[in-house]
Amino acid sequence: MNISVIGTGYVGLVSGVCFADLGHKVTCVDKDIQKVMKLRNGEVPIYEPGLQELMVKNAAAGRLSFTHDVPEAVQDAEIIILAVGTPSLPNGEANLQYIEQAAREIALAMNGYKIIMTKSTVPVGTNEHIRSIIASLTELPFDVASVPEFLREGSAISDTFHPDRIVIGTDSETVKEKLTELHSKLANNILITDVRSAEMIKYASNAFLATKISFINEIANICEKVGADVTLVARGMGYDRRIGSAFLSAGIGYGGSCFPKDTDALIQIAGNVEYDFKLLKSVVNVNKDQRFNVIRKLQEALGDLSGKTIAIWGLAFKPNTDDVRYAPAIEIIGELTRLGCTVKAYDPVAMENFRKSGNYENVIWCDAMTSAAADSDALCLLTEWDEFKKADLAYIEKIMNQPVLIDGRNVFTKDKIALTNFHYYSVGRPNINQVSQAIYSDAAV
Ligand SMILES: NC(=O)C1=CN([C@@H]2O[C@H](COP(=O)(O)OP(=O)(O)OC[C@H]3O[C@@H](n4cnc5c(N)ncnc54)[C@H](O)[C@@H]3O)[C@@H](O)[C@H]2O)C=CC1
Ligand SMILES: O=C(O)[C@H]1O[C@H](OP(=O)(O)OP(=O)(O)OC[C@H]2O[C@@H](n3ccc(=O)[nH]c3=O)[C@H](O)[C@@H]2O)[C@H](O)[C@@H](O)[C@@H]1O
Repeated sequence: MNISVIGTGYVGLVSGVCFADLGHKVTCVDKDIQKVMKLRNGEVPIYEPGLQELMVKNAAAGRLSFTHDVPEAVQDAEIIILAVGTPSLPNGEANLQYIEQAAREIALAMNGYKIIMTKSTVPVGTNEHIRSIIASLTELPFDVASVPEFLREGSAISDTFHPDRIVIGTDSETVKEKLTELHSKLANNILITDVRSAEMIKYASNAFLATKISFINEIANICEKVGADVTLVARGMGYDRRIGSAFLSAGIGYGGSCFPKDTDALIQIAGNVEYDFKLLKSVVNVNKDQRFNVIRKLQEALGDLSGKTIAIWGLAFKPNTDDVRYAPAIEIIGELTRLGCTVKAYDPVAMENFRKSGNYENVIWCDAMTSAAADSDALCLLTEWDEFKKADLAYIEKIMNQPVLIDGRNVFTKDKIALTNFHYYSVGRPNINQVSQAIYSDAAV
């Protein structure tokens, strides 16, 4: 099939590359000309394991091309995938300006029947809105379908080739057949729904996963007070197939380009129909507060943080990505500098994106985890990169001013910590923490 993809962010690029790899002819379109030039040169603008090799291979085979010319891409395609961004507006609602603009551009470029398949995450009713925008600009026939995307950054290729399910929201038999055929090599588990249900499945899925994370984070906070270990609690819960073990890792809360934005948007979607989504509001509030436990633990260990030097390991919102959108590190570093600390920050791949994400004063950007740790009063691990898991803690302890380690992702084992003199704080594992009392007598408890 001939496919064109509008938007070459994570979703557009990964789906375009994967559909090309399945033998389709794919044209990826982006209005950002510099991005298109990079892609044509075989450069991937995001860090995603395996993506570049697959992209270069399919481009060389002539199945994958890049353009900023929407009409050219639309006219050649039977299926047009909409994968533009839907960021948050200040009130939490999804900003549909890119979707609306792309719909207008598609309509004006159409030269015959097209299937417009929306992969962007959009509020319930948006695909009907897209349909009405296009219908107002062309009399040519077309169908609009909602096919939400469930890939995760960092494992996007494998998630795309091996999805748990494909959801196709459509009221058209032709679309049902065409899109089932398109996805048949990827999944046996294809659910056909009406358009509104497909749109809701996406928000409900992300909101549920966010709920699991906030739930386990609250359990972790209680574990710290009652002397239980949240990792064992999560394991014990996860063996119950009704609960499942995924997304029960306690930490510093979820970040990323989707959970924060999609939970806010779902609260707004509910609010627009006068439904107060109390549970999801709590999930969001718990998440916002969870990252500040890192600061509280630092204060417990060091007392007044003013004048202290704090090392940060990990800036990306999760490992295997250079994405820092809504990364917990943004607020943690912001708060530390506000409290008068000097921050020494290091991430294996997200340094550049992070530096561009704000105006950071009193932050020293380090080129290695050891240089960040050197001469610091405490070390905070915020992203569970493999590199940090393998760190030689005995050496790290020696080069620091004071041996304080705040492990925001429960990366280190009791055995590894026992070989050091670190004052170790993790999340919901009080029995592993070596000390719970302050180092200094003036410390706030
Ligand atoms: N990032 C992720 O892992 C996932 C994202 N999603 C959803 O997919 C959508 C896209 O997200 P990302 O891939 O992160 O997007 P992104 O925001 O990183 O990139 C979107 C791209 O679309 C381009 N664009 C905007 N308007 C355009 C137009 N009219 N014509 C051509 N190009 C245009 C922009 O220049 C940009 O390169 C969002 O709705 C998001 O919620 C869904 C699942 C996973
Ligand atoms: O809509 C989206 O964009 C995507 O959002 C998430 O994917 P992603 O944000 O890439 O990454 P996740 O692996 O879900 O992690 C999100 C955040 O939750 C945190 N997390 C995750 C799992 C966990 O147990 N604990 C936890 O704190 C991670 O550290 C990270 O900050 C969903 O997992 C995808 O299914 C969805 O397609």
